[in-house]
Amino acid sequence: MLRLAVPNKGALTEAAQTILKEAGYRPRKDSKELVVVDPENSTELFFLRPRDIAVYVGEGTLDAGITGRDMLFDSGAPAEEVVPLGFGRSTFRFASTPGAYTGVEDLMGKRIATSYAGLLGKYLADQGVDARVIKLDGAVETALRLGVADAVADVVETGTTLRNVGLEVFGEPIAKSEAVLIKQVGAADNPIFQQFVRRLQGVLVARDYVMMDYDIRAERIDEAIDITPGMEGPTVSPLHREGWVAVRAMVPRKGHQSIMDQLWDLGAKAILVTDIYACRL
Ligand SMILES: Nc1ncnc2c1ncn2[C@@H]1O[C@H](COP(=O)(O)OP(=O)(O)OP(=O)(O)O)[C@@H](O)[C@H]1O
Ligand SMILES: O=P(O)(O)OC[C@H]1O[C@H](OP(=O)(O)OP(=O)(O)O)[C@H](O)[C@@H]1O
Ligand SMILES: [Mg+2]
Repeated sequence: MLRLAVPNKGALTEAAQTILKEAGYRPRKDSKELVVVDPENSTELFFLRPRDIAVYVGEGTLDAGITGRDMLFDSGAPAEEVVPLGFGRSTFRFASTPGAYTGVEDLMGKRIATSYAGLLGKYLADQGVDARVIKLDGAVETALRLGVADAVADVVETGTTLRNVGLEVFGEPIAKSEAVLIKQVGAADNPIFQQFVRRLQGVLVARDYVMMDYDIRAERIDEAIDITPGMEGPTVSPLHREGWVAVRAMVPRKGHQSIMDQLWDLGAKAILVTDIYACRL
């Protein structure tokens, strides 16, 4: 059995459910379900707070989990990132009243409110800044208005939350985060876990790539392959038309229109792009 920790609440919950479903795992029926047993995939899914997931995985109670990179660092648990999952992207930044500070060096002796005390503490130590960390559970932005802190360090995605309370980010980003698959440091890979990783990687590739098909004159094939080299090398098949071949290759979704333009300029015809639903490379 693979024992897997999945966020039960917060910003990662929905996207984590989606990626697991696309990878063929049983979704939970409602948000109250705490454990889902998926015998077909020899997996048990435990729905836990994202903040606690690195702790369970670090202790070895659970084999793997999905959480934020920032939460993994913050926990200090002996768990490590295996695959970045491409969702839940955010930065972790300082903010305060506009113009109050310009960088971390201005925070010497100040009070900084955060719900990521571990991550912030390590950063301040690295920067050689001696400041007081005020640990709060959430809604950190309000700490300034209530006079508990001089600055905050918090998760920023669009910046809307900070703007709404009249705060402004300053200094370099403390960290960049996204959802990650984690496992215990040094834990032996078992075959079910390796299969799980391959499935997730398959979903990520299917999201990032499209399949491109086109016909091209045989004498231009080398130039065409330079444009669409594919993952392992493109498939080139004969076409029932003298002097022409058909090509099939995976290309990055981002920029596929420009690839089509380049192929068109080479004289390619019938250029088709289709979504990849799932893959295993
Ligand atoms: N608005 C957001 N956009 C993208 N990622 C986010 C956003 N808010 C939080 N995250 C990320 O989601 C992960 C989980 O944080 P989240 O705030 O959802 O947890 P939570 O359940 O609210 O826990 P807590 O109550 O401790 O804040 C973190 O890695 C964080 O960086
Ligand atoms: O830059 P934005 O797009 O506004 O997103 C960032 C906000 O989202 C999260 O809050 P959440 O809703 O998880 O509340 P919390 O502060 O209680 O954790 C995070 O803590 C920030 O406050
Ligand atoms: Mg939160």
